[in-house]
Amino acid sequence: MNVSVVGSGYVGTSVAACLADLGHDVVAIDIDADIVERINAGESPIHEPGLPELIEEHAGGRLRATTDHAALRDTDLTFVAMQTPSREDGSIDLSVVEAGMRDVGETLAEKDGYHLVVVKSTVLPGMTEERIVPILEETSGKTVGEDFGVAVNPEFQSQGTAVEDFLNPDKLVFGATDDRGFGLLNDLYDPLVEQADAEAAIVETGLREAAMIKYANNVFLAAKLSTINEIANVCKEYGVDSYEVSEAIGLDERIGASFLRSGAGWGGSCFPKDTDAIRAAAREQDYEPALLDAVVGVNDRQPVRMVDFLEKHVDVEGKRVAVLGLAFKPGTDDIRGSRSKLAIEALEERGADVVAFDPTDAADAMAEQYPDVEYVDSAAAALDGAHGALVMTDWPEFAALDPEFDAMADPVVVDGRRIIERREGIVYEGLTW
Ligand SMILES: NC(=O)C1=CN([C@@H]2O[C@H](COP(=O)(O)OP(=O)(O)OC[C@H]3O[C@@H](n4cnc5c(N)ncnc54)[C@H](O)[C@@H]3O)[C@@H](O)[C@H]2O)C=CC1
Ligand SMILES: O=C(O)[C@H]1O[C@H](OP(=O)(O)OP(=O)(O)OC[C@H]2O[C@@H](n3ccc(=O)[nH]c3=O)[C@H](O)[C@@H]2O)[C@H](O)[C@@H](O)[C@@H]1O
Repeated sequence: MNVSVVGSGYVGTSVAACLADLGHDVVAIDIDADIVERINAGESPIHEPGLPELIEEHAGGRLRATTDHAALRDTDLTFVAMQTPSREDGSIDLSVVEAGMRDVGETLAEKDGYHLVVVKSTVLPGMTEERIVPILEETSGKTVGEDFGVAVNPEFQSQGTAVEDFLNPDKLVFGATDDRGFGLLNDLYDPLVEQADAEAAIVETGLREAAMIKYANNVFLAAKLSTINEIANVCKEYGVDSYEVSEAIGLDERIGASFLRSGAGWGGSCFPKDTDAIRAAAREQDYEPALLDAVVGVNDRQPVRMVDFLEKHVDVEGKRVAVLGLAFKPGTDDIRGSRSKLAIEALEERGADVVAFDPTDAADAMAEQYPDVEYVDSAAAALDGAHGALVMTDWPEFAALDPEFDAMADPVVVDGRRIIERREGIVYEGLTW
């Protein structure tokens, strides 16, 4: 099939490259000329394992990129993968998607025949029907359900495993305005269903339900993590090893073993944003989301607890303190929602001189928000002369650190990810026991 993807960021680029790999002809459309140039040159615009290989293989063949929305006219369906960030009050900001939909609608005005617009961006229930469809109808002069269809097909991939997740989903969720829409989505994903390692469930549902499934999925996982973090905090007070507790409760199939690693908390581009969006949306409907407020409260306290534990051993004022890890998790250079930000803020508030390292180029983006931090090019350089270290991201190379700790002025290590080996010569503070 001929597919266009509007918005070639983390989701759009991996969706475009994977669909090309499944045999579709794909055009990625982005307003960022640099992204377009890189894809056409066969390079990945983002740090994502497996993606460079796919782009290198398909660029110039089944995958191309452009800044010109007119390219979508030659395709059967268009994915919408633009960003849906949070506003200051946590509510969802749909303005980028709305502006993009005008470009899409104006282009569709010139197209003959049915076209399907598939919303992959995470949007609240109702937004597709009430805000996206009217823009498309107005700018294209066409009628939804007749001249064109609209679908909601949320994405559940995680950063760092996006390619693997896209190609091996546990479920495909389709909401659509009409049968042709459902038909096109089934055809599109057919090669994926055929080649996936395990059978993916196909959930055909309404537009509103499809949108809510995405939020429920993320918010449930965030709540699971805050629950295990709170349990771990209590475990630490009792001297109980919370990882042994997690392992045992994970054996109960009703709980499940995944997403039970307690520590510095959950970050990323979506858990914080989606949890905030659903809390704000609930309040708008006069519903107080008490549990979800607590889920966020527990999460935001974890990095501050780490600084508190460090201060049990060292007064950080005027002292050099190392922050190891800036990306919100290993395998990505993304700092959105990173717990390191809250740790840096807490350290700076208490007068520490922060020195930070991440194995990716995450420091470039971090430096824009935290210019007073010293960014160095190795963990050893960060630890050298430091009066304490906070381990914020579970990069494997941090787990391998050992003699580097001996160069610290005060070898106090607060391990937010349970990856550092306790040993003599290190004052170890875990979050989990
Ligand atoms: N990052 C992730 O792993 C996941 C993200 N999502 C959702 O997918 C959506 C996209 O997220 P990301 O890929 O992380 O965002 P992103 O910010 O990385 O990418 C968005 C892209 O859209 C482009 N864009 C903006 N306006 C445009 C326009 N008018 N025409 C063409 N391109 C335009 C931007 O230049 C940017 O490259 C969000 O709603 C997010 O919640 C869902 C699942 C996973
Ligand atoms: O909507 C999205 O953007 C995506 O959000 C998450 O994916 P992602 O943010 O890439 O990362 P996760 O692997 O879920 O990790 C999120 C955060 O939780 C933390 N985490 C995860 C697992 C765990 O056991 N403990 C833990 O602290 C990670 O360190 C990270 O900060 C979801 O897992 C995806 O299904 C979803 O598509």
